[in-house]
Amino acid sequence: MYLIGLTGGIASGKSTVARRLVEHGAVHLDADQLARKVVEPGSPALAAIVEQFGAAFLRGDGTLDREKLGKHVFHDDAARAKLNAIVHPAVRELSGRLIAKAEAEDPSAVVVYDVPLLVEASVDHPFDLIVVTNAPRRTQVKRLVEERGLEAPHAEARVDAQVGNTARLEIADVVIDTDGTLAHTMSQADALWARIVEERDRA
Ligand SMILES: CC(C)(COP(=O)(O)OP(=O)(O)OC[C@H]1O[C@@H](n2cnc3c(N)ncnc32)[C@H](O)[C@@H]1O)[C@@H](O)C(=O)NCCC(=O)NCCS
Ligand SMILES: Nc1ncnc2c1ncn2[C@@H]1O[C@H](COP(=O)(O)OP(=O)(O)OP(=O)(O)O)[C@@H](O)[C@H]1O
Repeated sequence: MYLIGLTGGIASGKSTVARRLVEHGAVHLDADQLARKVVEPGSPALAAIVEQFGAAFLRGDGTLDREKLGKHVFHDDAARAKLNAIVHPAVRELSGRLIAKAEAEDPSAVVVYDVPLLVEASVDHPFDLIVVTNAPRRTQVKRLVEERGLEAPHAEARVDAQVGNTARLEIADVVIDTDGTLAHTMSQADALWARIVEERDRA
């Protein structure tokens, strides 16, 4: 297995790059999706969230009210730390199991683990390569407002809930500049794939 840790700030283009790598044959694991899975109704993590924040953060059907919890935790560092302390260990455990499963199914698989908080949550899976998608803060905020319909203060709060670009660039083996055209991003992803295949086959 060749394990890539793919990180980057919110709306920096991680999913866009991951999708391209999947087209080339990579297996994709997405921490955001795993973070949804571990809080499904009946899970210990959801019970812990209700205990911590109250049943007002549940919707009528018993699922987590993500919009409401997001508005709360992205404007309150202490609340976010409490949520992270519940969700992150569960995501770490599940991702470890899924990575092991992907390796068992195909020992030569290229696995891309898309994890927005690689730096913040000190994710320490044994990555062969750490790839960072990078766009300036103003581009991140613009995308959140124009493409995802967030109001500017909420968009800014989400960007500022994460470490700045400098901290991510410090741990990067490869940086993909996502502030240009989509075509520019894709050509960097294609070059990355060529490098990965070469390294995997040499190992
Ligand atoms: C607060 C929640 C309910 C808001 O849900 P919502 O559906 O609006 O957003 P979603 O989960 O799709 O996240 C979108 C993006 O927000 C950013 N983000 C999410 N959680 C966090 C966090 N705790 N700290 C900083 N940035 C975060 C990431 O860039 C992520 O890609 C949700 O984000 C959550 O449960 N977060 C805690 C778990 C977590 O850290 N997830 C991120 C990867 S493990
Ligand atoms: N040069 C570019 N590279 C990547 N994405 C771009 C570029 N130009 C515009 N975009 C747009 O920016 C958005 C990036 O979203 P994407 O879901 O890939 O980011 P993400 O980092 O995965 O976000 P999140 O942290 O919320 O999961 C997409 O709508 C994409 O079309």
